Amino acid sequence: MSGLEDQIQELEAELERTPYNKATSKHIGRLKAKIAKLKDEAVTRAMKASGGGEGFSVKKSGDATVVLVGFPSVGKSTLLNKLTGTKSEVGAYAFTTLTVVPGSMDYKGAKIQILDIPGLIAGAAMGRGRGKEVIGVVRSADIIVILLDVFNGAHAGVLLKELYDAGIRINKPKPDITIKRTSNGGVLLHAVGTLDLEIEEVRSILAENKIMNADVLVRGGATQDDLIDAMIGSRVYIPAFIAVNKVDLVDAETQEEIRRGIVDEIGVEPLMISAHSGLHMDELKDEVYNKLGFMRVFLKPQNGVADLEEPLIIRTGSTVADICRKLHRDFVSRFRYARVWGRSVKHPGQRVGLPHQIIDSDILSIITEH
Ligand SMILES: Nc1nc2c(ncn2[C@@H]2O[C@H](COP(=O)(O)OP(=O)(O)OP(=O)(O)O)[C@@H](O)[C@H]2O)c(=O)[nH]1
Ligand SMILES: [K+]
Ligand SMILES: [Mg+2]
Repeated sequence: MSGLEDQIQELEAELERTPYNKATSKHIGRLKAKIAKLKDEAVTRAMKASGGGEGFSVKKSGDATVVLVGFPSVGKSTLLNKLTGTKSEVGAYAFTTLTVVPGSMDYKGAKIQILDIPGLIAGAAMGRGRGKEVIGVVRSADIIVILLDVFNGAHAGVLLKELYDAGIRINKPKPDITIKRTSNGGVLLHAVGTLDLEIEEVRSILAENKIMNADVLVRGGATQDDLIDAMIGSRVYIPAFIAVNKVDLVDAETQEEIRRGIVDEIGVEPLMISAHSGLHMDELKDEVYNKLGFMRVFLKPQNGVADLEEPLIIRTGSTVADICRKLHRDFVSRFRYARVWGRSVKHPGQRVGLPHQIIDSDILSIITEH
């Protein structure tokens, strides 16, 4: 074990021993910032370490990318094959899959790319077991399916910690925090809305990064961890859900025990599935689809009628520019204006530009130069 990891473990043990109260909050903030800095250093070091990235660069395709994350042999490849008809190798031994295997699933008009990756192991964030490459793929996901099986349901927390250490924040919007360094005047804190963070905590956290002068602006609340994340940077915020596979192997009572164990441990309701028997596959697809957030837009040729039969499926929050890109690679550069009918505009047929945000069921007409 490297010196860095020893230091991290010692600090984590101290953090665990320290009760949280008003008197210790400053100290706790400093400990957490120290740990985060060391982890970031360890991860950066691991990511830089040489090691072939072969087979790990998969081009994103379709409307969104789902990554299947789990310990070895929980059934990631079996699930990919079931959902997409791909033939990723399945085996009763760990590390059957050694590269990224892509598949594509059509669901309710959306084309969803699914990536099967090698099993993650404890220490992956620090580069163990090709962790560098595997984590890199996970960080690029639009949504993560955390796959456990009935034999390791109790390890949900270990997997989540690994993702956390790799800078992946799950089911959490990015906190609205700006840290602007200044040349003097110390650390000043401006909060919009209520903030449960004392200026002394902010100062001791920033001091760990040698930031002595800064304007810190927080909108909508933040915890110590949020502030540390904003200070260190390189965090990704990705929606995820948990599925427990191989439930065909245990009786209903054991299933219920596992389900409850996960809810107790991490407060999340898992989906109980069987990639073999196909149990709850539609529920899993729905969960992916809903979490990704899709909507429909109807296209109308400039002087024709809208095609109300076949909507275009796009991610919620898409702009006219996003839609142009999806339709044709020249549409953005040839774009003149668009007309929209529906809930995103005040007047039917209103003229809008590329940044305009579309709402579900809008009708859109794009006018381009020839
Ligand atoms: N009974 C049962 N077995 C399953 C199920 N899904 C997968 N398996 C078995 O579990 C073993 C591992 O499956 P894989 O799909 O190779 O698992 P993986 O997570 O891709 O494994 P690695 O690539 O090695 O990390 C195989 O023997 C599968 O047949 C399931 O739903 N039920
Ligand atoms: K396997
Ligand atoms: Mg596999």
